[in-house]
Amino acid sequence: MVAMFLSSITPLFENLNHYYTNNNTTPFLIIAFTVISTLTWLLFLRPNMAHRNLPPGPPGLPIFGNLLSLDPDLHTYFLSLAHTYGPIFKIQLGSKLGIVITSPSMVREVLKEHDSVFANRDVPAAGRAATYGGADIAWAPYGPEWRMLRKVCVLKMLSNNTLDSVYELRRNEVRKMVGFLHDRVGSEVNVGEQVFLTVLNVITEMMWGGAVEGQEREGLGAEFREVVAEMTHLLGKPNVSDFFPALARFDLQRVEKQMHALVPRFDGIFERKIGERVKEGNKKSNDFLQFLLNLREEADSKTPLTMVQLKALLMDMVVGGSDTSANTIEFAMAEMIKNSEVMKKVQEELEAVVGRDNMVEESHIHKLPYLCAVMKETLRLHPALPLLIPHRPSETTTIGGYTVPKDSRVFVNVWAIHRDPSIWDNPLEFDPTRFLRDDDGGANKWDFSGSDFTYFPFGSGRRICAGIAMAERTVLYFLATLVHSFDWRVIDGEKLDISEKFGIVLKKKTPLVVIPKLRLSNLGLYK
Ligand code: HEM
Repeated sequence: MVAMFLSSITPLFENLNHYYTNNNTTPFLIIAFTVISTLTWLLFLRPNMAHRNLPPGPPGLPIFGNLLSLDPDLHTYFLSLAHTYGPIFKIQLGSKLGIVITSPSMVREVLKEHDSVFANRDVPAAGRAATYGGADIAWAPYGPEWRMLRKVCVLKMLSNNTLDSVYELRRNEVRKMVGFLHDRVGSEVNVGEQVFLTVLNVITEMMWGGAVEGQEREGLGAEFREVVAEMTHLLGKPNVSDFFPALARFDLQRVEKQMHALVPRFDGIFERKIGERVKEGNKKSNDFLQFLLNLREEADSKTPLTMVQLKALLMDMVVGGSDTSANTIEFAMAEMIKNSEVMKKVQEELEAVVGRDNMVEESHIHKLPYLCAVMKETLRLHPALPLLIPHRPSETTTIGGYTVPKDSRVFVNVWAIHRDPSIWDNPLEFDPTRFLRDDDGGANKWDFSGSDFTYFPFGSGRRICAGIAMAERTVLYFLATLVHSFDWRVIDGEKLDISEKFGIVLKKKTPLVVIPKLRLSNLGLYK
């Protein structure tokens, strides 16, 4: 505990020291802040909190609350606290009150019965820095601008109609990935990296008709993946600026600074693409960027789209759409390689529907119920956003009989609900058949609509994921192709590690590096 305390505050003081030396500010200000905050907490906040029928929670220290005992793997840490304090508990994060919910009935209260109250976000400093001040869908406050942004994306880029119309793009990119893997048969392949690059290419093709090709493929794939991974890491990292908004301007952990260094990697590309398109003056392109540029010119729009919002939307698609889908595919591949009987069943299903002398097409997918169950089971055990994106109530509300104050940060632990033994038989087992059984309505009961609060990997209610249709197609089509075209084995002497690393987006702790072997009867299909 003492070591944890020291290691928690050491970087804080290192950063303060950096601040003094660079800004010539006296330590007096910081000491004064600490004394005033302590007195405020003791005299005003603490007595108030005691009277408000807040949920139970672990005892905390003055000022810091529970910050110093926070475990970086928040999803497992919150589950362990739920075992002690129950399905709704509070956690004091500096001056910010966190409320953690781990029961389906209370999630229903939050995301269904009081959905409009909880449809706001508590934008972290890293989120603001990543999205031009929180101008995107994920962080925009619930209101007309958010509605407009979401409508634009869902109708024009993420709808089933649009996705049907750009199938050829997905097909081309997936075939390129197959060609790339074909050239590496018998050698080690980092599956997540290749899948990530292919997903990113599909997204950028849909946005402005451009992809990463040939020689660039290996290098740039790894580089972009690192940038997105670092961004999602910073978005999930506990940050003093969020817990003590009064200290935000000091950016003590330099989270904002790091995010500001990453954003130009994509912003540079956005600026270049927008500049080229405006210069061309060709308004006929059929992609998302052109649609957004045309929309900007519509003078009668009630909620006009600004250039900042336009770029923030592009950022949402790149960051929100790539890592989530790619990590889900990587987890599913790892689970199938580890559970060879599951892999065998998926391959048998593919053989019956597609055959070995053919390539998978997206039109085959609806005939592959077992593969769909594999995707569902992967998202049950490894939901891409284990705590969703934290919600913020715009009014004080009663949940489970307890007060949830206005502006608190509400974490919904979907990861823990998906592993709850009172809901799932053998919850830690990877068993896709649980989604196929008819006895308890399993085949139809659990879908991605967010209507069942025992299974909701895409969230629920107004803030449900905007990209479900695209995620479903991407994950299923990629998985079907990867296991139909290749057999996969682990490197000799290595054990497949399935453990997770927490972040706003969950990822595998160690990358899945495995060896592909050809499976199709006709080698020409790989070209
Ligand atoms: C397997 C893949 C994916 C999973 C599991 C997933 C899951 C989620 C979840 C849990 C949320 C938060 C819901 C909440 O806070 O209540 C979310 C939000 C969001 N997702 Fe996804 N997602 C995936 C893929 C995608 C893709 C492909 C896109 C777009 C290209 C996308 C775009 C978004 C956006 C824009 C939001 C913010 C919605 C809002 O705040 O209104 N996601 N997603």
